[in-house]
Amino acid sequence: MPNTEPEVQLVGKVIHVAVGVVQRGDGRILIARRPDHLHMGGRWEFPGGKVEEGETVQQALTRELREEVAIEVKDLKPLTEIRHDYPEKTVLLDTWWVTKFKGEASGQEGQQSAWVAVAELFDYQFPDANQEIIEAILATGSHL
Ligand SMILES: Nc1nc2c([nH]c(=O)n2[C@@H]2O[C@H](COP(=O)(O)OP(=O)(O)OP(=O)(O)O)[C@@H](O)[C@H]2O)c(=O)[nH]1
Ligand SMILES: [Mg+2]
Repeated sequence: MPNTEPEVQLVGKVIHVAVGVVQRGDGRILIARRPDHLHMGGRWEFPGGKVEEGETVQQALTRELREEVAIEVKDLKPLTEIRHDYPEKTVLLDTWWVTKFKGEASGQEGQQSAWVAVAELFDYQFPDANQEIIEAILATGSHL
């Protein structure tokens, strides 16, 4: 399916994205499947989204996780920042451990979600930029 996401971006502009690595007490991490019509549609991701004007990255992450998977972020800590050039855009994935949260995660936009063990992350297809996030998760092991 063609990418129908409206994108009007200046060459060289970096899109600041807040990304959450939500980890439960048993060590499993929350992933969600991107809707088909979006950039990287069909691939799995860590929930999150673009930081809007006037928001901090923490505020953006809290808002996105509420909107996308209905969890309430209670505590965060930085994990890594990945800058990645896709042919069509450049993203800065500002990635945080979500160390405390409330609620039962469920895809609010009809998207599938799953709690997966760290070793199982390799079984899922993510956008190319996520390889480095997964390496950072492995290097840190866990926030727990
Ligand atoms: N949320 C999220 N975005 C990612 C990941 N990896 C990655 O390359 N991206 C890219 O980051 C960009 C912005 O993320 P997004 O599409 O979730 O933004 P958003 O929720 O604000 O969506 P919207 O523009 O439909 O409102 C997309 O181009 C997406 O492909 C990831 O693990 N999680
Ligand atoms: Mg999103």
